[in-house]
Formats: sequence, C-alpha cells, structure tokens
Amino acid sequence: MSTANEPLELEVHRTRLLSQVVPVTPQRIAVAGGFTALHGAVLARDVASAHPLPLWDNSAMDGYAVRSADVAAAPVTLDVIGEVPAGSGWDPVLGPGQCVKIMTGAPIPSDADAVVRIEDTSAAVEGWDVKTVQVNVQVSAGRNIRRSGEDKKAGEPMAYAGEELTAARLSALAAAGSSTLEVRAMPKVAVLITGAELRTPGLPLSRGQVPETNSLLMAGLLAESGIQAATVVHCVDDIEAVREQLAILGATHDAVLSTGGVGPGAYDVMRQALESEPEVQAVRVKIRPGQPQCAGRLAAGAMVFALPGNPVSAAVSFELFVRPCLRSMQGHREVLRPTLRAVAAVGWRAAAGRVQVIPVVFEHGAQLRCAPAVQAQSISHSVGGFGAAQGYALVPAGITQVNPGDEVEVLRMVP
Ligand SMILES: Nc1nc2c(c(=O)[nH]1)N[C@H]1C(S)=C(S)[C@@H](COP(=O)(O)OP(=O)(O)OC[C@H]3O[C@@H](n4cnc5c(N)ncnc54)[C@H](O)[C@@H]3O)O[C@H]1N2
Ligand code: MOO
Repeated sequence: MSTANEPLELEVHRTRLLSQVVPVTPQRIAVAGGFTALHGAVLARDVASAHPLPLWDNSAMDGYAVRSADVAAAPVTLDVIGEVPAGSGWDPVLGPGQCVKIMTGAPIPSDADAVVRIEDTSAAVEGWDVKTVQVNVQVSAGRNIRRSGEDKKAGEPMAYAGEELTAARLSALAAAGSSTLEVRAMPKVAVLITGAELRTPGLPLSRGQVPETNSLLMAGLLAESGIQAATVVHCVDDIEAVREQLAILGATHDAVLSTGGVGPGAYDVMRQALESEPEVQAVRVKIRPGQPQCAGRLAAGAMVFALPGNPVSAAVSFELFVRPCLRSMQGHREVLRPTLRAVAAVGWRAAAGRVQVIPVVFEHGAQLRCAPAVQAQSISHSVGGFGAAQGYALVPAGITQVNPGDEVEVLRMVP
C-alpha cells in the first residue's frame, strides 16, 4: 500500500480511483423476457432504430377513414364498407363516397387520406354496426393521421453507449425493433464490516458497544444507486481474518466496500490488512468529514474502498468516491451526480482549509433552500441528525463561514 504524506484534493483522489476502474464485461440480453437484466443496466453500444416509428401511417382516433374530398361538402353520408381494427393488415380499396371504420393505431388504408372522429359523425343505428354514416364535419387531408417515421426514422440514432436503460428508454428501443441489447450489468459488490464494539441492532448493549448500522447504510446507498449488495460480511478485528476475507471477496466481486479501521489507531485493522496490497493507496483527503481513505485495486482483482467507520464519514465517502467508481464500472457516461444551487436558510461554520460536505435538508419554495441536518462542528458521527438528510451542501475549502442567504452548491439525493 502506498501512503500519501500530503493531504489530497477531493478531485485528485477521485480521478486516481476512476483511473483504476475496469468496466464490467458487456453482455447481450434478449429484450423478450429480459426486463430484470435490462432495466437499470447501461448500454454498451449505440442503438439505432431498426424501423420507422410509427411503422406505418395509422389512425390517431377511433372513427372513419375517408377520402377528404368526399367530405368537403359535409354533412354528407358515406357508405361504410368494412372495419380496420388495430392489428389488422387489411388495406381496403375505397371508391368515391366510401369509407371504413377504423380504430386508434390501425393502419390507414392507402386510398384514405384523413380520419373523422366518431364524435363528428351520426349513424342511423347506435354503435358501430352501420352500413352508412353521416359525416358532420369537413376534414383536411392528413387529419388525425400519425405518419410513419414522424417520431423516429429507420436507422435514426435512438440511444448511446453509457446511457441507462430507464423504463422510457427500454420501451423506446423495444418499440423501434431492438430484439437484443448489449449492456453492462451492475457490478457485484461486497460489504465488509469490522469493529469489535459493534452489535446487531436490537441486541442489548453493554457500555462501549453500539448498534452496527453501517451495513444497512452501505446496502441502502448501493440500492439507491441501483445496485444490490451481493454479500455482507461481518469480520472480527483481526488482520489475518480481514486479509482472508479480502482475498475471498476480492476474487468473487467487482468491488469490496468496508467501513471502519482506517484510522491510525492500533486496532485499525483494515488499514493494516491492506498494507500488503501494492495497488491500494492510504490517503487523507481535504474534505470534512471523510478524511482517511484507503482505496485502490486488490491483488485478488476487485476494487476496494476502505471507508472511515464514522457513519456520516462513510456515507460522504460513498457519495464522493464509491458511487462514481461503481457507475464508471457500469459504463455510465455521467458518473457524478449533478450539483444544484441552493440558498442557505441559516448560517453555519465551514471547515476552513477543507471542502465541507455537510448533510442538509431542503426547503421547497420559489427557490431551493437548505439547512444543515447535523451540527456543523461534529458531522462525522452524527448518525441521528443524518437520518433526516436529503442531500449535502459542498462548501469550498477557502470558506470559513456560510451566512444566511449565501448560495451554496448542493447534491440532492432524495427528491
Ligand atoms: N489519532 C487520530 N484519531 C483519529 C483520526 C486521526 O487522524 N488521528 N482521524 C479521525 C477521523 S477524521 C476518522 S473519520 C476516524 C476514522 O476511523 P476508523 O475508520 O478507524 O473508524 P473506527 O475507529 O473503526 O470507527 C469510528 C466510529 O464509527 C463507529 N462505527 C464504525 N463502524 C461502524 C458500524 N459498522 N456501524 C456503526 N458505527 C460504526 C465506531 O463505533 C466509531 O465511533 O478516526 C478518527 N480518529
Ligand atoms: O474526516 Mo473523519 O471522516 O471526519 O471524521
């Protein structure tokens, strides 16, 4: 493990980690029956439309497909020679004064050039079983017709490598004729928890013991990033036991996240277990909270992110370093969450000399406002106040004080 003597800028540490990312191998998945594998996955290739959208000129309304010239003198009565329901391939020949019933989405007969809505007609009998129909309005050519290719042309780019298959994008590609898609799946992630003071939540606590909550935190943050934690392991505070776990998890996962044990203390086993790893760096980052970080690539293969144990420090580290790397592994074009501007509803002390990453709650109104969810002087351990946080304010290193009304940059995690 290499150790940086000087504290690193946030971007320097993040850029170095991103340079160590190896993207997950792409897979080709059939769209039919492939929803679970495809939804939320990231395209590994650009995709173009296989056919025009809509496929053919079709009706936008339930009504009658007519020759517009026949209804120029409306009201007029037309002969109804048949019906084109959705899904029908029938292309009836229409003579002068003839029309067909047509349903929304059905192909327009080649001889018709407009559709009259059923509301604009009167039939001799109730319902659709009619031989003649009176058309009460004029329609111009093209009225109520959805043209082939007006949405997307055949061969038009539909989506690009690095874009996520949202519900909208996945259904668009299926509509445009994709039968298989080449995607990168979610990385397989393990969570490794150390700390002799930790007890399963709900168990009685002796003096010095605390509920183990970082596994819930990490699994939850992963889930909120679209990734299911594949494995959660609780390991005793023993260097050899931790090394053994790192070797097992590192060979079977794409990434291993741990919390705790990266400080300089004698019991900080994670840092000590990683000392033998040549591609892992121990650094102090110029942020507060989240200064001590050990991260890089394990000899076993996976990337490792050994995050500080303080819960808010671990959550901040996840947001700033882990999430971007996991998104990069998945091939996401955008790995960073976009920042917004918000107005500080109250003032607080910043972390002069370091970027302060302070959990905030948002107030909605004419402008986005934010207020700290925890005390600015003691962010890292304040798991209680953090529970209400909806995002973070990022206060630059040069600032010592945020005043009410100041604009700050924020990351918004909860809508
Ligand atoms: N002498 C120094 N001490 C510390 C320094 C330093 O530079 N010199 N840095 C401080 C900073 S900053 C941080 S951050 C922490 C990093 O500590 P560790 O990563 O070694 O974390 P632990 O000591 O294991 O735990 C810290 C804190 O978090 C609680 N914790 C840990 N794991 C969990 C969990 N799974 N669930 C709930 N809570 C957890 C733990 O009980 C401690 O309270 O070091 C400072 N010290
Ligand atoms: O830098 Mo540590 O992560 O605040 O408490």
